[in-house]
Amino acid sequence: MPQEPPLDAPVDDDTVIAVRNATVTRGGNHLIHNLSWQVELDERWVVLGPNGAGKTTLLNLAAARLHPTRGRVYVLGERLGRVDINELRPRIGLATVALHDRMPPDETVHNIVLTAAWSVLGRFRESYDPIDESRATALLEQLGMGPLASRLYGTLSEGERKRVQIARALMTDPELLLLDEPAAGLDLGGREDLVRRLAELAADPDSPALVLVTHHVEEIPPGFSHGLLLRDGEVVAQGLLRDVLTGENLTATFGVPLRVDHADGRWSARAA
Ligand SMILES: Nc1ncnc2c1ncn2[C@@H]1O[C@H](COP(=O)(O)OP(=O)(O)OP(=O)(O)O)[C@@H](O)[C@H]1O
Repeated sequence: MPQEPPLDAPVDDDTVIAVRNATVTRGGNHLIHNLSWQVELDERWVVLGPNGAGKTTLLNLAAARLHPTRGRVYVLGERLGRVDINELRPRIGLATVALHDRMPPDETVHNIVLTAAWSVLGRFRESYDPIDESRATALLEQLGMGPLASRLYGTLSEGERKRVQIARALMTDPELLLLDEPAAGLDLGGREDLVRRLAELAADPDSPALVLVTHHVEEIPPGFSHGLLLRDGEVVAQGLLRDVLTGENLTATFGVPLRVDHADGRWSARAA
């Protein structure tokens, strides 16, 4: 086991997230408990665990949307509680179902992405530089949504919306991209399309550090390097995916006997 750094050890420039002995408590319950985790610039992490394990809570800490009850959290070198979160948040791209549901259905796909430059949800009187306009166009192209840029968001399929969300999360050129269950609710074709695009993102050296939350090992894109397994707010295992994704660890995480297979860069799990 690597030794944990002391709570007040300085954070290295390449460390994107440093969670140190963090506990989040609500109504007397620990949502996460004494958790330590570190993400470096060039790493692509998957956070895996059953319902209620604390994955979204951990992601909200990393997104600077929540403070720990105890312990310390550093994001992009800044300590939560000691930094102006309005300056920190634009440096973090976040795509979650909660944000996805807040998008105005009568806004165009292009504007849904573009308005992230001002951290607003709909276009009003803000003025955008041509460089913002072309960045939104390029991101929609990258996510395969170029042909649908002028469609209204409310008319998109679930899979198309997820891709627009990821384009929006990338609009501010974040140093960290957090994706909460990006493949949830997609059909098999939609999931495979998204996994392929996330694999492209993971392979791009210009991409930000990536953290993807999921319940399913089948949704892990090739190129993701590290895994954190959570159960009841505590870490079951963390480290390189090839070390972490074992039948034994997944069995301990999900509470049912599981076996894991790995082929062609993809993972699968089934009852042992
Ligand atoms: N404000 C709150 N007050 C009390 N309990 C909460 C609160 N928010 C979350 N919880 C509980 O904390 C636990 C962890 O929640 P969290 O949403 O982080 O889990 P998760 O792993 O993301 O789950 P899922 O996979 O179902 O989305 C859950 O049992 C949840 O009911």
